[in-house]
Amino acid sequence: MPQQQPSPDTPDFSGFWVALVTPFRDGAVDHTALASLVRRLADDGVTGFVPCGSTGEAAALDETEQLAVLDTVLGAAGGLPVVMGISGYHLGKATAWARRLSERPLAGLLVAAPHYVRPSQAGLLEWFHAIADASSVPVLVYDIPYRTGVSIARETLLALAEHPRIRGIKDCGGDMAKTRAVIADGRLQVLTGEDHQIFGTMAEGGVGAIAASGNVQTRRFVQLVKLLAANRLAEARAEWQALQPLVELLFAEPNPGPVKVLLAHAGEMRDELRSPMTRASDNLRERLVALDARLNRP
Ligand SMILES: O=C(O)C1=N[C@H](C(=O)O)C[C@H](O)C1
Repeated sequence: MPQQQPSPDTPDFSGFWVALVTPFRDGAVDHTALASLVRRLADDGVTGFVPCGSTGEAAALDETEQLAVLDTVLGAAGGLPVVMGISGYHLGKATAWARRLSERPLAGLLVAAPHYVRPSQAGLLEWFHAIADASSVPVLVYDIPYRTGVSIARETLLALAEHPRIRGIKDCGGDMAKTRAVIADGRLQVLTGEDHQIFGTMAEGGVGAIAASGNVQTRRFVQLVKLLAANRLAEARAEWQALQPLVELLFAEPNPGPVKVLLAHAGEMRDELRSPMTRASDNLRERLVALDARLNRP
């Protein structure tokens, strides 16, 4: 299947985006470590950055902290695009937040379905329309039913594609038929948000990924996505077969515990999370470090 192409007047979200972790030091956001991480990822060739997603432990950051994280990322990104995560279940708060965030020089907002309340599909349309109306930057819809409790139906996604600011989807929907239908429709750019689906979704015509895994082994993930975008499937498969065991370990316990193990092991930050998120177990830690070392061997 050919890769989706953006039309000339629409923004292009294709490529490899990193869902950033938020480093902590003694309970506070470690802005020095965050800025260094963003600069290193930029050097490693990522397309752009997504702060304040689930990987960024946004649920444990208040609004002031989230804005500070965003400003650090914008300041360190060296002109690379930044898409800010939004989640919640209070529509008035979410629209006000979208309005406020889109005063910043963002490439877009990544908006999750409302969590916990489990609205109807009509309610989901209202949620995304209201936030996209409030935003002055493009919106990516985040379909992640196992976190929000509600699945965005294929028909709802296609209806959302009619909104001029809704331009793409971060797909963790777990339904390849739905993914395929959105790709075939062609109006929303499809980025996988499931790290273990990078190969499959891009081979089916998706344009890229937003992935937590890429905080580590970044050059290899960037190369994988470039090979897939160029339809060099045999080379991409070889790279994917090398990376896939790492992806498995990185999600063997709740994200971002495992990825923080490797970032801390590399001296990039402390291995610290905000409760109720916890550090990875000692057993997983050992396996991660050993596998990462193997991947680093020439
Ligand atoms: O933070 C994100 O955005 C991501 N979330 C997924 C999750 O943990 O649910 C994983 C993905 O790699 C990035």
